[in-house]
Amino acid sequence: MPPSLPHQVTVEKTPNYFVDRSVPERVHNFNSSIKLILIVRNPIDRAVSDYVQLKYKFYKHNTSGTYGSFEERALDKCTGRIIKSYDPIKRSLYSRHLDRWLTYFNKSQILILNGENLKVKPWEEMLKVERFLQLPPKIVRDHFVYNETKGFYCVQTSKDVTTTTTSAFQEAKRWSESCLGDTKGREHPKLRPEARKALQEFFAPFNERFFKKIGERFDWNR
Ligand SMILES: Nc1ncnc2c1ncn2[C@@H]1O[C@H](COP(=O)(O)OS(=O)(=O)O)[C@@H](OP(=O)(O)O)[C@H]1O
Repeated sequence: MPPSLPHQVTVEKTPNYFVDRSVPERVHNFNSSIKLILIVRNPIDRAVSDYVQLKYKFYKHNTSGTYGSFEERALDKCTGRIIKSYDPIKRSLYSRHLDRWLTYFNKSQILILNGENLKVKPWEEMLKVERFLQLPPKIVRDHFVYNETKGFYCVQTSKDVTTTTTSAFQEAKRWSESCLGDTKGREHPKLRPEARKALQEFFAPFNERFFKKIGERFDWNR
C-alpha cells in the first residue's frame, strides 16, 4: 500500500483478493478496521467475463491449440452439469467467498455495490462509496460522459492550470476524460438458452445465500 497522509484515503483494487483464501486473514492482520468494497454483478455474466479474459490470455501466450467455448469449459459434455472447479464458475460463488471475509470482518465494514448499476448510473454507486467512506459528496452526474463506442461512461476530471498569454496569466480549467481500458467491455459470447438455464439453476441457491447474508437482493434471475 502506498503511504498516505492523515487527510488522504488510500484505495487499492485487486479483484482476486475476494476469492483468494489466504487474503482475509492477511488483510485483517494488516488493518482490522479497514473498509472493504465489493462490486458484484450477475454471477453468470461475471463467469463469462472471466472466461473471455482467460481466453484472451490463452491466445496471447499460445500459438497453437484452442481454448474452447464457454459451454465446453463450464458444462460437462456428457451430463450438462456445471463444472464447479472451473475457475470462472468457482470465483462467481459469492456466498462462499463472502463467508471467509465475514469470519474476520464485520458486515458493516463491507460495502456491496451493484455492478450492473455501476455501468448505467455510476454516479449512484459513487454516492454510496462517498457515504461509506464518510467523504463529502462531490461526485455528480455531470462528471460522467457516456461513450457510445465503449458502452461505458467515462469520467470527466478537471485540473486548474495557469496559462500565459502575451498580456497576462490566466487561470483556466483543463478538462480531461478518463475512460476504461480496452480490456473492459469486450464482447461476451451468447450462451445457448439451455446452458443459461443450467447456470441460473446452479447459481440460484448460492445467490439466495448471498442475498441473505448481505440483507439485499439483486435481479439475477436472467
Ligand atoms: N467502472 C466499471 N463499470 C462497469 N463495469 C466495469 C467497470 N470496471 C470494470 N468493469 C467490468 O468488470 C469486468 C472485469 O473487470 P475488472 O477490472 O474487475 O477485472 S480485472 O481487473 O481485469 O481482473 C469487465 O467486464 P466485461 O467487460 O463485461 O467483461 C469490466 O468491463
